[in-house]
Amino acid sequence: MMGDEGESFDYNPTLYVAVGRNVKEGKSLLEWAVKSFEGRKICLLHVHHPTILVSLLNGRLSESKFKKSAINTCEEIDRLKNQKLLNQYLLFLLQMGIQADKVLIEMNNTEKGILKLISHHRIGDLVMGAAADTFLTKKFSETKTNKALIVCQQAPLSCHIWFVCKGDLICSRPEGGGSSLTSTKTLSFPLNGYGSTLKHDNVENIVANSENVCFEHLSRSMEMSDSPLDSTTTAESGSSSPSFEKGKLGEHLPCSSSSNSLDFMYHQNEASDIQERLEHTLKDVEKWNQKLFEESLNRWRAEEDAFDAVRKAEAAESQYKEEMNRRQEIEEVSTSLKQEIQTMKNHHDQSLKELRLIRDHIPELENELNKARSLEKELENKILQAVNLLITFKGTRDKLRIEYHSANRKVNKLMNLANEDPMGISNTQVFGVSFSDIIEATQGLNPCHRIGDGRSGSVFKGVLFHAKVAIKMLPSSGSQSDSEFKYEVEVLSRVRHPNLVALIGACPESRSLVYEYIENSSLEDYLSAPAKSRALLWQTRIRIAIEICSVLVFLSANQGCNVHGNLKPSKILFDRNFFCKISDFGIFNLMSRNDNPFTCNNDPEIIAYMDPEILESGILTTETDVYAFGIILLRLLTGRPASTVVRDVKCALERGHLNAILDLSAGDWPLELAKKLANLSLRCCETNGLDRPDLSSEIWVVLEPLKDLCHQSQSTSTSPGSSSRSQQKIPSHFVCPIFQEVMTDPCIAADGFTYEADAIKGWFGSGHKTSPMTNLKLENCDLLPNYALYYAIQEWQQRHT
Ligand SMILES: Nc1ncnc2c1ncn2[C@@H]1O[C@H](COP(=O)(O)OP(=O)(O)OP(=O)(O)O)[C@@H](O)[C@H]1O
Repeated sequence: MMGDEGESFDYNPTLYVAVGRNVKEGKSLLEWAVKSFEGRKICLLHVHHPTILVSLLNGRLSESKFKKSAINTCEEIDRLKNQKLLNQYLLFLLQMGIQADKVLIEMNNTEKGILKLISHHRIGDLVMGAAADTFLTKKFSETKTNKALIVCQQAPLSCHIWFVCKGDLICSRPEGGGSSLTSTKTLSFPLNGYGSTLKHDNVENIVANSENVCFEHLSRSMEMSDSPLDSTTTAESGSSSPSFEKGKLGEHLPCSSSSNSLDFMYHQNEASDIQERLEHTLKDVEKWNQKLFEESLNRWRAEEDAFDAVRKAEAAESQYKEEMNRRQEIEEVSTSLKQEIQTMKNHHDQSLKELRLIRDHIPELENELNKARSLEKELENKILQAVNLLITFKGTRDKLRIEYHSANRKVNKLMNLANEDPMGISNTQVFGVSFSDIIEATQGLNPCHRIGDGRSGSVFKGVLFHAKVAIKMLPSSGSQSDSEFKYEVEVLSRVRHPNLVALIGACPESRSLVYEYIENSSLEDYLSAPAKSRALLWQTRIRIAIEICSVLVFLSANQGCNVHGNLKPSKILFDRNFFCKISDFGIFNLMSRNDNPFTCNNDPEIIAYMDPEILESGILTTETDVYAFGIILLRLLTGRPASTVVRDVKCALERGHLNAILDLSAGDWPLELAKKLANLSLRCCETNGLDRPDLSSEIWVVLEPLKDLCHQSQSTSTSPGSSSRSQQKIPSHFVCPIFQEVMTDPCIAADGFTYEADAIKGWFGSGHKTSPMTNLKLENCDLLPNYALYYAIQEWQQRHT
C-alpha cells in the first residue's frame, strides 16, 4: 500500500505473475514475463473467488451433516477447478521449460487479495494484467478505478509492478525500496531481442525436470487441496489472518539446465500425455464430485423435507391435541346445552299442556263471564230500581211522617180543646208562664238582659221562680193559634236528654219559651275566638262530638219529634260543668213558614250547615242533622270556617297533608284518628242524603269507643271544664227524682222525666197513674231506656272513682 512506504521491505527475488481465470490472458502475461525476465524464478499469484453457491450454502439454512457434506463437496469441486486452472498455467510454463511456484489466496475482491499477497510474501516484482479494465489506457496514470489502479496506488513502493496487456507492457511502477533488480531494470521496456535466448535456455531445464515436476505437482496439489481451501474459507469469512498456499515444489526445483533436444521432445510428449491423463482424471473426479454434490444436495433436501415433515407433524399433533381439547369442551358445552334444551322443552311441553287446559276452559269461562256480566247488568238495574224505589219510599215516608205529625198535632189539639183546660197546658209538663212573669223576670224586657238575637227571636236572661232562665221571645207574625202553640210546646217539653237544654215553661200569650239558663257560652264562641284565648283540647272536641251525636241518636230513636233541624255551633251551649247542652230543639215547629230560619238566610257561614236537600224539598229529616253534624265535626278538627271547611279537608286528604290543616290549638291530634274522623265527617257532608252514614250503626259506633280515650287524656289535661268537674257535685239530672240517688238504669217515662227503672216501676206498681214530678195523669206507663243519660252517668262515675 502507499501507506507502507516507510516499512522495511526484505527483497524477494522471485518474479510474481498475477493470473486470473482468463487462461488466454494469463498465458499472455506469463509469456511476456518469461521473455522479459529471462532466468528469473517465477511464481504464480492467484486470487481465488469462491463460488457463489458455497457462499450461499455457508450463510443460510440449518446445520446438518448433509448440508456439511454438500458444502464440502461444493468446495472440493471449486478447489479442483481452481487447481485445474493453475495447473494449466504451470503446464504452460513447464512447456516453456520453466518450473514455477504458486501462491494463492481465497477472496472475493481481487485487488485486495493481490495487495494481501504482496504484503505477506514481501513481493518485490510483480507482473499483472491491465487489459481487462476498460478504463486502463496507455495513459495509465490518468485512470481512476480498476484493479490495476488500486494495486498501483496501494501496493508498497518497494514493489515493482509491470502492467501488461496482450503481450505489451502498458506501464510499470518502479520500486521505491533499495532493490537490486538490475537485470530486470535493463529488461524493463526494450522487450524485443531476448525471446530467442529465453526459448533456448529454458527448454532444457523444463525437459530435464518436467516429468518429476508434473507428477509431484499433481500429487502435491491433490494433497494441499484440503488444507488451504479450508483455511481460505476462514480468511474469506473475515479472519484477519488469511491462509496462503505456497507450493513447496518451487523451493526445491531450480531451473533445469538440460540441453538435449531429443530428450526435450520426448519429455514434452510425455508431459502432454500426462496432462491428458491428468485432465481426464480431473474430469472424472469433477464428475464424481458433481454427482456427490448432487447426491448430497438431494439428501440435504430430503433431510430438510424430513425436518419440515417432522415439524409439520409436531405442529399437526399439537393442533390435533388442541382440537381434541376444544372438541371435548364443545362436547361438554353441547351436553349441558342439550340438557338445558331438554329442560326447556319439558317446560315448554308442560306450558303447552297448561295452555291447552286453559284454552279448553276459555269457552266455559267466557260463558261464565257473560253470565256474570248479564247478572251484573241485571243487578245494576235492580239496584237502580231499588234506589229509585228507596227515594220514592223516602219521599213517601217523609210526607207520611209530616202528615202523621200534623195529624197527631191536630188530634192532640182537638183533645186539648175537648178537655177545656183553663191553663191550656194542664196536661203538659211545662209550666204556664204569664207575660207579667216574663216582664218581671226580664225587668221589663230590659236590653241589659238580652243575651242574643237570632232569627227565631231575641233571648233574654232572667230569674223566674228563683231560677235562672233564658227566655226566647218568638216572632209573633203569622203565628200559630194558642192551642197549636201549646201543643207544640208540650211535645217539645217531653223530650228530655242530658245534652238538651230543657224547656221548662212557655207563655202562649207572648209566644215565649222559658229554658234552663246555660252559663258557659256556646261552641261558636270558642271556635271563632282567637286560637289561644279559648282553646279546646282535641280530647274535649271529641267529647263534644260524642255528646252531640248522643243527642242525635236519642232524637232519631224518639218517635214523634226526631229532628233538631237547626244544628250549628251557636246552638251548642256549655253548662257549668262544660257539658254540652243543645238549644232550640224543634223550634221550627213553633214558627210560621215565613219565619223559618232555613229559608231566609244568606250568610254563607249559616247556609254551610244546611242540608242541600232541604233547600230543595224543605223537608227536615235525620240526614239533615247528620249533615250539620259533619260540618261541626270538621270545624272541631280544623277550626276553619264552615263555608270552606269541606273543600279544605277534602283537598288536604287527597294530598296527604291533613296534619297541615288540623287545629293546632287543640294540641297534638292523633293523626290516624283525625283522618278517620275527617273521612267520617266528609261522608256526613255528602250532597245526597242517602250517601250519608247512619247515625247509630256508622257514626255512633266510631265515636262511642273514643269516650275512654277522652276521659284518660282529660284526667291530665287542663281543658275547659276538666279541672272544675273533678271538684263538682253530682249533676242533678243524674239523680233519680224518686230515689234521690245516681241512676244506674235510667228510663224515660211518659211525662218526659227520667227515673231509675226500679223506682218508677215501683211507683206504677203501687197503683199510681200520674207523674211523680208533675202529678199529672200519664198517657201510659211505658218506659224508654235513656241510653244517653246512662252513658253520661257511667262516664262521670268512671271519671270520679
Ligand atoms: N238556654 C240558654 N241559656 C243561655 N244562653 C242562651 C240560651 N239560649 C240561647 N242563648 C243565647 O242566646 C243567643 C241567641 O240564640 P238563638 O238561638 O236565638 O240565636 P242563634 O243561635 O244565634 O241563631 P238562630 O238565628 O239560628 O236562632 C245564643 O247565642 C246564646 O248565647
